[in-house]
Amino acid sequence: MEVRARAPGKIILAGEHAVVHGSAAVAAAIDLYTGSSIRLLPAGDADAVELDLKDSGLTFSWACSRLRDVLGEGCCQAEAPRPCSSDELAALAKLLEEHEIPEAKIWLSAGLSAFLFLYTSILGLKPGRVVVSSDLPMGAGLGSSAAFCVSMSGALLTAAGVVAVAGGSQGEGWQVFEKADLELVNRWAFQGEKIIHGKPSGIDNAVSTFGSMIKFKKGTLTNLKSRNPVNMLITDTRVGRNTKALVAGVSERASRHPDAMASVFNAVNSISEELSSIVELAAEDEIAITSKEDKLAELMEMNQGLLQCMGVSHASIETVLRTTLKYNLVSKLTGAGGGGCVLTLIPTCILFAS
Ligand SMILES: Nc1ncnc2c1ncn2[C@@H]1O[C@H](COP(=O)(O)OP(=O)(O)O)[C@@H](O)[C@H]1O
Ligand SMILES: C[C@@](O)(CCOP(=O)(O)O)CC(=O)O
Ligand SMILES: [Mg+2]
Repeated sequence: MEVRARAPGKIILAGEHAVVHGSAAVAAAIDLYTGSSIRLLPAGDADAVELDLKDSGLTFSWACSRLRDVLGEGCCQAEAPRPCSSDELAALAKLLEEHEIPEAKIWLSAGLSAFLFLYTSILGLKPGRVVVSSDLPMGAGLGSSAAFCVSMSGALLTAAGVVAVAGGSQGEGWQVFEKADLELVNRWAFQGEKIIHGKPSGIDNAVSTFGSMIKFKKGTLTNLKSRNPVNMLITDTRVGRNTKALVAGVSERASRHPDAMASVFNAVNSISEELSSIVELAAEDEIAITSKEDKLAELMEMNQGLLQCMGVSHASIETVLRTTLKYNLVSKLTGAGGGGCVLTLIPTCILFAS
């Protein structure tokens, strides 16, 4: 039987990077997904774990006997998420070295290590074929790494028989997991994100697992009920970057200037708190909606200034900021920055005018 799972990407409206250091952040799931499908294969002589990455056009195969040699029998405890140890990470790197990954796609290695860790931890050394495809640009700030880990954990846990869908059908015939099962998916996905990001806050996997709009602070998630639609344009600068390196860069700056950076993170916390309460305000008429959007725009502008202080903006991002400002529109980077995607708040009056 084939199992298929999908998980969405996200935008961060306020608080990226600072959330890694304990500040609040606000994120929303978007309608772009990563899907993972798994078919367990009957045991035989040529047992292998196969991975087909549709978007990169790359396929990988690891003989189960080789996985056993390098990783040992492993500790497969699907119900107890655990971190990947440094010894395991080194063993996974050894397995990847045996494959020729084109230099231009070397950034996939972190995703491949996360895949092998999640697969062997949840399904052990059972032979199987996994296919992944995604609507999301990779390494652009829209949470492709989290959507990859969440959809993979969901599919693996279902194939292992540890979680089951709740039965209720959501859009396009997809079914949702029970709350407790979602928690388990989220905890495994976080372990995968740790391999890809180094020190993730957990916001990306949380919003990808639970959907909707959330406020996230120190691992605690609050669902936000957005009373009026918030319309965002997403511009992809197409400048590639790597979340792990950017997160590490901010931490290094924080250790060089602890007091100044603590003030920056504190200011971002206030922005996220205020933004989350504004999002939940019900605005009944045009004047109230305009005033709500003006406040959101101002908070986004302030957050962008603080992201510049953290050193994660980029010339390509500044170009989008200047271009949208010509039309009196406010923008900020979303995700790790350094390139990637930029959000522009589109006021409702503009939507009505078009
Ligand atoms: N569909 C996918 N297949 C394989 N690896 C993926 C996939 N999506 C994401 N990844 C992994 O996640 C990395 C991108 O994550 P990251 O740098 O956090 O950026 P973002 O999460 O904003 O897209 C990729 O380099 C790759 O290792
Ligand atoms: C920079 C950060 O706040 C968000 C990273 O998002 P993305 O991987 O760039 O989509 C890191 C994190 O919270 O784990
Ligand atoms: Mg990511």
